[in-house]
Amino acid sequence: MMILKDILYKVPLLAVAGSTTVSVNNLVFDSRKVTTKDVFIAIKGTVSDGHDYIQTAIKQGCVAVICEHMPDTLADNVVYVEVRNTSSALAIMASNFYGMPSANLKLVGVTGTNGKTTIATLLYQLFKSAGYKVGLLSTVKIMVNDMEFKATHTTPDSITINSYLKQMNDAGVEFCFMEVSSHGIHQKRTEGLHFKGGIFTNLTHDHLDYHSSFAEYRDVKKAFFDGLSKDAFALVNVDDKNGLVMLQNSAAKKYTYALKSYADYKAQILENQFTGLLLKINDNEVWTRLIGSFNAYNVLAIYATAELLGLEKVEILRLVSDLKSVSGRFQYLISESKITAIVDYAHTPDALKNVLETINSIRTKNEELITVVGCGGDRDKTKRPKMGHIASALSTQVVFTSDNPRTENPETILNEVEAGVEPQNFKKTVSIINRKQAIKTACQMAKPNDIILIAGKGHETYQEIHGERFDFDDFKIVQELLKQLEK
Ligand SMILES: CC(=O)N[C@H]1[C@@H](OP(=O)(O)OP(=O)(O)OC[C@H]2O[C@@H](n3ccc(=O)[nH]c3=O)[C@H](O)[C@@H]2O)O[C@H](CO)[C@@H](O)[C@@H]1O[C@H](C)C(=O)N[C@@H](C)C(=O)N[C@H](CCC(=O)O)C(=O)O
Ligand SMILES: Nc1ncnc2c1ncn2[C@@H]1O[C@H](COP(=O)(O)OP(=O)(O)OP(=O)(O)O)[C@@H](O)[C@H]1O
Ligand SMILES: N[C@H](CCC[C@H](N)C(=O)O)C(=O)O
Ligand SMILES: [Mg+2]
Repeated sequence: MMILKDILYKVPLLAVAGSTTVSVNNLVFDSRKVTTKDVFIAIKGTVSDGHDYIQTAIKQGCVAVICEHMPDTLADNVVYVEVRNTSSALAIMASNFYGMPSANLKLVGVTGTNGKTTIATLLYQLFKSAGYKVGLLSTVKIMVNDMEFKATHTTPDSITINSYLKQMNDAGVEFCFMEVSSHGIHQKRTEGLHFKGGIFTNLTHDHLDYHSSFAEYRDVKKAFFDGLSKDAFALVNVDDKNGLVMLQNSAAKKYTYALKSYADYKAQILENQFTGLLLKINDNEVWTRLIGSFNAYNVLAIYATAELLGLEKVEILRLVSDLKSVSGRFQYLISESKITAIVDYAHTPDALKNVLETINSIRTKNEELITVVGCGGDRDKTKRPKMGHIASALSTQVVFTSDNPRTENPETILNEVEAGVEPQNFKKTVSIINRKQAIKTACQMAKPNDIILIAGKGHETYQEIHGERFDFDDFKIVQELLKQLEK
């Protein structure tokens, strides 16, 4: 039990009806989950408006309501608090409720279109190897040092974030690395958190279904850096044209990294092979098992962050050469007949282009590249023809298939992907709705030394069709199919 007044510490209040000295149980923003003595926070969402559920929440026993406008009639024995933005208020309240856990550890946020999971996960790995207790909030999983939890979002809601940070405090965690998605920033899920640092990876096409324009998408990312304090560091990739934009209004200490441009942290790719990368980072050579030039950026960001957080250069170089790839990110196997199968989470045009270019820069002419790819339903439709174009232009053969159709018709999605294929590439492509069948077809097409890329779903262990989730794991499936076919 806590006193409402204490939970409202530092929340700008517009009006209060009733006494805020009331004792409350929990913070809840979904009326369906309210129980006795809870505080209900009414949030305007993308589908419905929490303000319409205030009465339901009261019927379920809530004793306080946080809202953006007072209801016409007020119930007795309920405290009403009006604020300008309930999502912001929720984030500050969640931090207060759990005892400001982000201030008790060094929290670093990673934002950008691609590379967030890779960087956050590898920083977690690196600091663990250095002997620290570490936390991770990522698309793939949540880690409280060695304890693993399931992740539902890239950046969960602010109550979930703060409750995990509190668990990290209790477990003695010193560093936490978290992904900060544009949805997360826009919905204020990360407001009120004490960040020690922020990393910007890159900004390319994604989520233009949610954000009204690319400029808005950029400004949302920038808002994260605007919010950093002067005690934090902001580390940005300045090979991306929006890198410096992120720093414009930030009070944080500013650092840059790049392969091509002038920067505080510079890297050069000396060797790029299927077994890894040989890099030169600020005059030191380091070998990493991570594959593809885009991973040179990720490794450089990791190196810089570790240094900014106080680790010794020599130790960082040693730890970097020990990093293992992240599940579903360029995860590969080589079958008995020497077919290479790669599973990668590339689900944006830019990520797909990077992965295909990486494979093309490493493979020889006789080794064909067969790509299996599709696009998710209920998500940005404008990326579909772009991904169709990229896949067909940069592969020897393509099998278009379903990703997670969610509530959309899979065939319609496939048609939109196919629409981006240029006439001269038509003959390279086939479309098979069933993803397992599509992967099987790619396996049958492949000859020894060929490469199969299965893109879009990476670590996901399900496929969502007509709103229902079925078990599905690209890596396991291709592994089994190749084994069966090679029997
Ligand atoms: C589009 C989107 O981001 N939606 C998120 C949002 O839900 P919403 O705005 O649609 O909520 P709503 O249904 O309109 O309801 C509004 C409010 O009324 C409440 N309500 C609703 C019904 C009711 O009976 N009673 C009630 O109180 C709801 O609890 C909510 O507080 O707020 C919810 C609570 O935080 C999120 O769970 C939900 O994530 C959905 C599931 C989602 O799929 N989000 C994805 C797109 C997302 O956030 N992805 C990013 C990563 C993207 C990337 O970079 O790749 C992420 O960080 O995971
Ligand atoms: N620095 C990078 N630049 C461009 N592409 C990258 C980079 N790092 C990874 N990728 C590509 O993007 C895909 C997704 O990488 P990752 O999961 O690390 O990104 P993310 O930002 O966490 O994505 P999400 O928004 O879905 O959580 C990878 O599978 C790879 O193909
Ligand atoms: N975080 C991303 C993941 C997309 C993954 C892809 N497999 C899909 O389902 O579209 C999103 O929710 O847009
Ligand atoms: Mg991620």
